[in-house]
Amino acid sequence: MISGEIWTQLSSAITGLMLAWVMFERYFPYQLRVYLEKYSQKLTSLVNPYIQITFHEFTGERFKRSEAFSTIRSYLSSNSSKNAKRLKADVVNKSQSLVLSMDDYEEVTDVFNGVKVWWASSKKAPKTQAISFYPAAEESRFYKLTFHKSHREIVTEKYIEHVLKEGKAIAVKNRQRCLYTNNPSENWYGWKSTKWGHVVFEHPATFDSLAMETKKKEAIKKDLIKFSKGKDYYAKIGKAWKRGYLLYGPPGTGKSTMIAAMANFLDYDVYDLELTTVKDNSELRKLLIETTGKSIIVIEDIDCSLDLTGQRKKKEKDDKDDEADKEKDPISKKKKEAEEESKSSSKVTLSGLLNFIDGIWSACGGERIIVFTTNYVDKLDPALIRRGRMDKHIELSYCCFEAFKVLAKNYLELESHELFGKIEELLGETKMSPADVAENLMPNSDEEDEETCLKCLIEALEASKEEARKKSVEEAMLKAKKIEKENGEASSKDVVQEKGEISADEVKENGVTSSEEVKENGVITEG
Ligand SMILES: Nc1ncnc2c1ncn2[C@@H]1O[C@H](COP(=O)(O)OP(=O)(O)OP(=O)(O)O)[C@@H](O)[C@H]1O
Ligand SMILES: [Mg+2]
Repeated sequence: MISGEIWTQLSSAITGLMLAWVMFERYFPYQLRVYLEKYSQKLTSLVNPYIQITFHEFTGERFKRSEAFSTIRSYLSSNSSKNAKRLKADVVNKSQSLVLSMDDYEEVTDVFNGVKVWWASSKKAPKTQAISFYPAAEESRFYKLTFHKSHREIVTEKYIEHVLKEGKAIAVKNRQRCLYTNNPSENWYGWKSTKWGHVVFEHPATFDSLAMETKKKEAIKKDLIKFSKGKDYYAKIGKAWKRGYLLYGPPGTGKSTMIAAMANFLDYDVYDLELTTVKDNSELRKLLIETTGKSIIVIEDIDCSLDLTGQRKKKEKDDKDDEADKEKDPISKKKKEAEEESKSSSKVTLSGLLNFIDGIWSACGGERIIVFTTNYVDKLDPALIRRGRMDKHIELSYCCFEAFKVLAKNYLELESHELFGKIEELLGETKMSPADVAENLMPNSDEEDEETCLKCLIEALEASKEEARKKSVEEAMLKAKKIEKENGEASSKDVVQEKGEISADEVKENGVTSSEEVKENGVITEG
């Protein structure tokens, strides 16, 4: 025990030292202080048997956060929660667990193979307080590892490797998965600003709740497992540890839902890359460097994101009907708006994007999946989606009976029902997206039971079937008009009847187009 007298002497000595330091800081010019510090360190190193290694929070480029620093923090969290006196607390994993790490200016000891080492945490104040256009720089933290020089080999060769390995394992266990999106480059400045903003990833989708054929689902899961366990395999074949998926299909067929299911299945983060806000290829590369491993990088609606193919520069359509049709179509409208927006701001090119996917830079980090989604797979440049870049092409299509059964189980907790037969028949005859099927299966009120929901779906399927029939007649008529215009051979009546879908009377009945109207247009003659 330290007696009261010694305590008093000790505290006055500390006060004296602190005063001396304040005087030193205040009255000695900066250059002189640096000079004195440098030589005093040289002098002490001559007699000091201890070696120090510093791990800074920011390294190299000052905007890049050091991975070693955060890994060491994770490693020390388990040690310091037992030994340090001042701790910092963080809540992780959806507020379910508390992680303690040592506070600034704390010190803990660690023993490895009988060797004792000391870890100290500290921070550096920003160098300048000058008024700046950019947000103020904040302190940068660092850890200092101290050990006796006789243990240099074991510490540098084995202990540090052990710390990084353990730290990574602890970080994976504690980590909160995130959904990132790229910040516009105007907001990239400043000491601690990041290129990616993030929120906690909490999408509930899983492969179990995903409506698609079981065989297809199992194949995708198998592929994902093979990839996530393939570190050595990729190293052996000399390929970067990454895999590209192209998800294509009509709207509402589950492309975005599948991405969420993939992330939940593999326990990966998601980087949702909004290409239209990326100004050029160099910005794209910088964003790539900032992504971490164990992540899925997503570019949704790739066909709308940029004018990548050069083919999409709209040719003036001479067919006015076609153009009007496109205006009505919500996908075309969405695509047109995105194209307009991207043309004005982004200069990312196809080659820039190809480099992003499989250039030399794409190998940094490892264990990354890149997913593109599109409604129009045929419109993409073949270079972009060739195997090797997009290794797996997955079509998400309209709802089949097998997919419906998954939805019925999810939404109504039904494995079977007498109405299933009718639904199976209708699903074979008409196209409806899983999103629409799901919508019909959701009860509108508490009074609605399973049967009401299934009947509601049957009604919707019948309506969709009828609509499709009318549309096909309409299309047939338009086609006939075109053929007649081109060579004057076939009449629209011939074409429609040839298709065996509808009689001339039915055409009239359905109000698709009356024979008078057709006559007026000079397309067919009566009789
Ligand atoms: N295969 C599916 N399994 C389960 N739910 C689905 C499926 N497809 C769609 N859904 C439901 O429909 C909604 C819309 O689906 P999602 O956003 O995944 O479609 P998408 O294919 O990404 O459409 P878009 O092309 O418009 O982006 C989802 O919230 C989900 O509830
Ligand atoms: Mg989507």
